[in-house]
Amino acid sequence: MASSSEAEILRVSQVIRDRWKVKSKIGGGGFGEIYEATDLQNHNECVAIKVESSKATKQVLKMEVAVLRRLQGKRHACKFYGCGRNDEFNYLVMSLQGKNLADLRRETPRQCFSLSTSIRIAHQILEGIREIHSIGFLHRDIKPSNFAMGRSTSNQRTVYMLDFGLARQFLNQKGEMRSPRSAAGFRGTVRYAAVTAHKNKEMGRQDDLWSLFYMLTEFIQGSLPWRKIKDKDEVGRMKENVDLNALLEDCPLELHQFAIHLKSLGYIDTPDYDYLERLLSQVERENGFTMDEPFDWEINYENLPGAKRNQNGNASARLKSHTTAMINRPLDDRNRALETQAPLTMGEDDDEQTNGPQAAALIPLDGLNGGISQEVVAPPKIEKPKYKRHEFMKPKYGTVNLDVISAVNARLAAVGMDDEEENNDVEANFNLPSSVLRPQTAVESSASLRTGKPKSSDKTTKSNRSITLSINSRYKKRMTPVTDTTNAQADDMSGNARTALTLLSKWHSSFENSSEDVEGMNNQEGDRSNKDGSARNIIYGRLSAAFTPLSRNSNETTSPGGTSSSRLSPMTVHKQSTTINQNSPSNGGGRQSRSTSRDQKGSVQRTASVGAAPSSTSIITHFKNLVSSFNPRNNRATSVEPNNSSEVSYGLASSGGIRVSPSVTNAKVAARVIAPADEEKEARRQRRLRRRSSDVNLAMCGRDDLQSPESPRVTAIVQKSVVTTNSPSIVRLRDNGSDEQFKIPLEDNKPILFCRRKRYQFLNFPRATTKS
Ligand SMILES: Nc1ncnc2c1ncn2[C@@H]1O[C@H](COP(=O)(O)OP(=O)(O)OP(=O)(O)O)[C@@H](O)[C@H]1O
Repeated sequence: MASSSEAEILRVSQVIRDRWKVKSKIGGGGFGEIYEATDLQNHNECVAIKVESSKATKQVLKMEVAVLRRLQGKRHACKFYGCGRNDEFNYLVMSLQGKNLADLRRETPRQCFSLSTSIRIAHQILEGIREIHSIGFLHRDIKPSNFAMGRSTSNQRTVYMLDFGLARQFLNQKGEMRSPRSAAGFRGTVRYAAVTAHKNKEMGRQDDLWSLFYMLTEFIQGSLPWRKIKDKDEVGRMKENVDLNALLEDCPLELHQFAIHLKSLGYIDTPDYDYLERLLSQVERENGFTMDEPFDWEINYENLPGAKRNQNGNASARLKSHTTAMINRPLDDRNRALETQAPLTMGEDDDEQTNGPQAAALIPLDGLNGGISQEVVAPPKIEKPKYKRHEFMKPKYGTVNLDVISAVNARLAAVGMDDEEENNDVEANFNLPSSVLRPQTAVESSASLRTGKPKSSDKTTKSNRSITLSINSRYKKRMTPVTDTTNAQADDMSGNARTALTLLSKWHSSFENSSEDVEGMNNQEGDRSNKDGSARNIIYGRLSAAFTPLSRNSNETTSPGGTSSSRLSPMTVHKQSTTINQNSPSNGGGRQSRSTSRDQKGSVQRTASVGAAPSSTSIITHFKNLVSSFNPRNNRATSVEPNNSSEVSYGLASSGGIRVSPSVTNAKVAARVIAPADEEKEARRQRRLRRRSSDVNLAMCGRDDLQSPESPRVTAIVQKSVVTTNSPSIVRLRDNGSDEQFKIPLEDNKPILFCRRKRYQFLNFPRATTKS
């Protein structure tokens, strides 16, 4: 509404139409106030009453009533109980729902939802949008606070669409498209509005879907790039020019496809809702999300180590933020409106209220005094904001699998990492909610990490410190965005012995977002300014494995450098020596890492006769790619092309043997983390680093285990040593059998595989026990 004074429109205990008794105010936005009330004529059932001052310059409740009535019977619409008006206000009574999605997101410890929750919620929102479009209306203000979860046990997992105040009929009474106006004015909320709205053009069905797309991105990523930009036009420009690859970093490929479909649509076009639903279903299916798994808010955040419940989740904070919007938002003050994320209405759109077929669709409001005409009053004085903007965009903690990384880092910091002191493995367990990490087996409820120097009996493992970390397959796509098209392809899906290509890639490109996160090989001290041990953790080898079975036929070769086949990476020079034995047993964990190393060696020996000599030219070529993939300056330029492959690009062939199940499709990630306890240890570590390899462990597992409990889950570790040397431009690759040295054209001594961990320092684990 144009404004309301701080006095509320309804009083507690006020009874409307002898039926609805006001209990409390539960919200207020740009256009109205929402109260909880009880229905005295229906067993005191709780209802929501939305009221709008009859003096408001922009009356939107009529539209709400019209749309809500037409939506009756649809899954994502509130029940309509009644409406009316009197001298003071117009009102709409509907079923009471639970918290809205904006509040729920703010209550999460990281201000973002897990991929599972995000996708499943988006799926329901898409259905809701489809429903409103099916009755001939656009919503035009799709945003998280306009969706609420159900409140009763029977509907608490259903998303309800709210607030049809800015809706517009796009079909005329004959069911034909209304012709678009040349200048329509801005409608919606700046953060989520489609570019069409920013351009003041007539919005179409695709624009509601664009808003859903921005919402979904925000759910997953925790924020949108324009969250702090106040200028509406600037936000519009940013949206128009946004690099989808950057925006959707680590998101499932299907989101790219979602956006690509929307881009292809104009006002007149009917979106392919089925296709969009299929995309979301695909993400759900591929990641093993099930409808009955809990949403993030159904998990007790307090059980998460180090996680604090956000204070803004309580009712009064919700109320406050909405009240702010309601009190302070002048209709034409775009900055302030943006701050509160209340809908903006700019320009003329008169036919919304009074003209055209839409007006004909409006029902008369009946009420206490019925049919009282509205007075026209001057807009009330604009008051200063009472509350500061609620800054809910906390620093980005990245996506969900960072929980795991953070947990690992914090855990390692706690257990200490000096291998001079700890000759044996350190094993630590920590609990993570199932939505964060899929346990290695269906029944496990904890993830385990294993660190430590190999025992002396273990001759084959070079790793001095390594963690094998199982990342839920559901995050596969986010961990491994396609960044190149040189993926090796599977030539044979049913062979007994296969050749595999292991690709190194960034596995969480959030680390690469800012250049200060990345340190050169010669600059691995960690953040000395931060005395907190965990803050100085360094994650080495942010690598994921893209694992693609190649031909079972070992003599079906690809020429070194991959030049003979565009489908194969240049690094396929090693492919002959990477043999997979599908019969290999597996138990998982660090122990497995060692046994696999032994297998690797055997594998290398077994296949040595068929292995082509590696071409250093091709390796250097590939390293160039690798360098650029980890170079933040080049990163943005990396092409991300949605395609069917869920795996990654930048490749470094592993010549280690891999044991995997026949249906390996997923990658697990192993990261090497070093948390120096003090300066001296750090110096020691530096020296040691020059001597030793920093192993990159790539662990893989079939994701069949998630779908079919019977199928044997096989986990394997591929080891590749990347050896630092004194010169930043020299990197030695060491396999179990060979040791090769390459000159790497590093730019400005920029690192290849190293990055400093700065951001993810919030989890604080209790000290772990050290096994000796
Ligand atoms: N039926 C309902 N049940 C429970 N809560 C509701 C209901 N309707 C609205 N709310 C709450 O009130 C808030 C504001 O409602 P609504 O969006 O309809 O008002 P508005 O004035 O149009 O707000 P805005 O201008 O921010 O869009 C919602 O975010 C939601 O939290």
